[in-house]
Amino acid sequence: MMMSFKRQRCNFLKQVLNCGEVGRKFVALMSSTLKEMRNGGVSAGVRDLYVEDSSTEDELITPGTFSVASGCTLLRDPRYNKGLAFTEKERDAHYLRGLLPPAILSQELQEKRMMHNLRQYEVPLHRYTALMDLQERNERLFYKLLIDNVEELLPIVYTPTVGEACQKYGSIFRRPQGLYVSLKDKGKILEVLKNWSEKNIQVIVVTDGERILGLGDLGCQGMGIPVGKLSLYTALGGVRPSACLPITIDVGTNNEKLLNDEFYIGLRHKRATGKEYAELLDEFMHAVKQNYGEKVLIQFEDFANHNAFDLLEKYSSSHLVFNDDIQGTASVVLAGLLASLKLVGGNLADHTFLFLGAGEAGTGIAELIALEVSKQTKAPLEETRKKIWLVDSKGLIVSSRMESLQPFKKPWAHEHEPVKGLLDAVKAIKPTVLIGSSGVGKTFTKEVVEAMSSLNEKPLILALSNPTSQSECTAEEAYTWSKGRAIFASGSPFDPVEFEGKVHVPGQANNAYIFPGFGLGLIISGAIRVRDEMLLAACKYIYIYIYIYDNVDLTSLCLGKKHKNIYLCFDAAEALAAQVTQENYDKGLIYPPFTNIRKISANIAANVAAKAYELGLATNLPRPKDLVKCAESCMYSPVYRSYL
Ligand SMILES: O=C([O-])CC(=O)C(=O)O
Ligand SMILES: [Mg+2]
Repeated sequence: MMMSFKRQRCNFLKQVLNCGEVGRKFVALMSSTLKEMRNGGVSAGVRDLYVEDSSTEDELITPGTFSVASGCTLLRDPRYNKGLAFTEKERDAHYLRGLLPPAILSQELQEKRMMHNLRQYEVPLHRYTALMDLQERNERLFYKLLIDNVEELLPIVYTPTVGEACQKYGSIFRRPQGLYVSLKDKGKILEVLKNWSEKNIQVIVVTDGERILGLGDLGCQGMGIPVGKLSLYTALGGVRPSACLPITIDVGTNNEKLLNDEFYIGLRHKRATGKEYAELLDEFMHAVKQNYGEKVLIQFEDFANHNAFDLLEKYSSSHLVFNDDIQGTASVVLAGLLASLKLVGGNLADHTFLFLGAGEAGTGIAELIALEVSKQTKAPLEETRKKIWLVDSKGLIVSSRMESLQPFKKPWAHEHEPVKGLLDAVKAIKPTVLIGSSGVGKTFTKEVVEAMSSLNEKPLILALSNPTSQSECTAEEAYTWSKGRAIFASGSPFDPVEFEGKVHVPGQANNAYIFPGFGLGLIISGAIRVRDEMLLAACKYIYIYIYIYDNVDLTSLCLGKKHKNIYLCFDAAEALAAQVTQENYDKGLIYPPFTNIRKISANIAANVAAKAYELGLATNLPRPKDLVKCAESCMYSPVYRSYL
């Protein structure tokens, strides 16, 4: 082994420490033994390091060993492999001679070549598989690509292509990614978690695959979603890849097509429900806490409504949980709404909201808006909810339907006569803002958009359902049918649209703006619970950023000496709004481009962490003085390390 002894010892200690409590005890034992030896011999007899003395003769003992990856093992380890970027010295030191062709490429050149290759693929799914292969081959290069080309690659690793990948996950399956917990593992989930080689997990994204984007029940094949979300945690939020754990819980699927698909990778039976489901989830939640401690963030993703609300409520007092579809989407939409006021006028309280879809996203957004208006106007929440209306598959949610409504819909059942379809609801409620969150595509018809345009000079239309195929309408439809007057944003990306000589740029109202920075904030503060105030802190940051991202140094603005909390920051941003270029607003853009997302994430993280400290929920003490700097310094960088 040619690696220096100092480095070997350092790596060894890291590996041992990664083994949790046992590792730490081992190191403590070793160092006290070494100390004793240095002080003139072993004092109280030789320690039984490998438990040899206390075991019987026929028990197998494996002495502690460690190895430093080299040769083929190193090339096959995606975390450390650099491919052709290994230098001459590294090739000598790590037994790589002959295993690589002679050329040495810089990481930049590797990146250029990969991007060139990716662009040759016309089918987005081919780009997806090429990127997943890269992630499994050379992790740092994968993240470098994603960070440097975020606008171009987000639609591949994330919505819309990830949706298609999940639909075809069985066919395109190569090396497994993430951890699968299935009904077969009941009673043994802790053991399953222990099979995952990384021990210091900070974020888990978990799905049960029942409502993957707007595509419905994809069972075990939903794994693409936690994998994709966590790659954004790293690329956009700077959380180390080794600290991220994607999990899919397989309780079966009700998707007949998948049940009959010979390539399906999951359990081939209908979904478990009721007690059986609840018990499995409960075992899972306890095993996670037992294995990774109190500070691991569990992000629930794409669960069906009937479980999502219950899980969030059940575990929010005992675990650090966050539902991206309820809370993440709500934050990003509220941020966009606040920003759009600059274009449509008035205060949030002056607007009337109509939702198509009363599930996780719809009711989550509605509640956050009501909360914000209540904070702004000091009116009680019950009052502020009254200007928010929701339509579900049975029509407008009104008080005469109260008896039959699911609990999470009840707060939105206002006094009104029954109304069946969306178009009639638009005519009856006269909303200024129309939000689609039902997961059903093409529901904002020409008539609906025209009705919104006849009621409003600048109708605000948000088509949030994902992927693109489920979008309530396209950007082009929104601009054309409103004769260029709509302010439009969507969950999945759309290209800019030219209408009558003017270019309109649709924003992407997607929770990807929020969750990576939000999670980072929880991590740096060591938060142990999530509170609504933290979400408001995150979403207001986005709004502020939209106002000022072109020309103001956020670090000094947001957490400088004078502006310690987000509300002051909010005021400061409003004061600055007058100085901001109108260029982006002129294009109708109500979200910042993703290009600046790491800076945004660091600032979101700082705001969230600040709230966690303020609420007494942070455990990383003392509180760092400069939280933005702290967040930035914690962020993972994908640049290659030198292995000498
Ligand atoms: O994944 C996305 O693009 C947004 C999201 O959470 C969903 O649609 O469920
Ligand atoms: Mg989701």
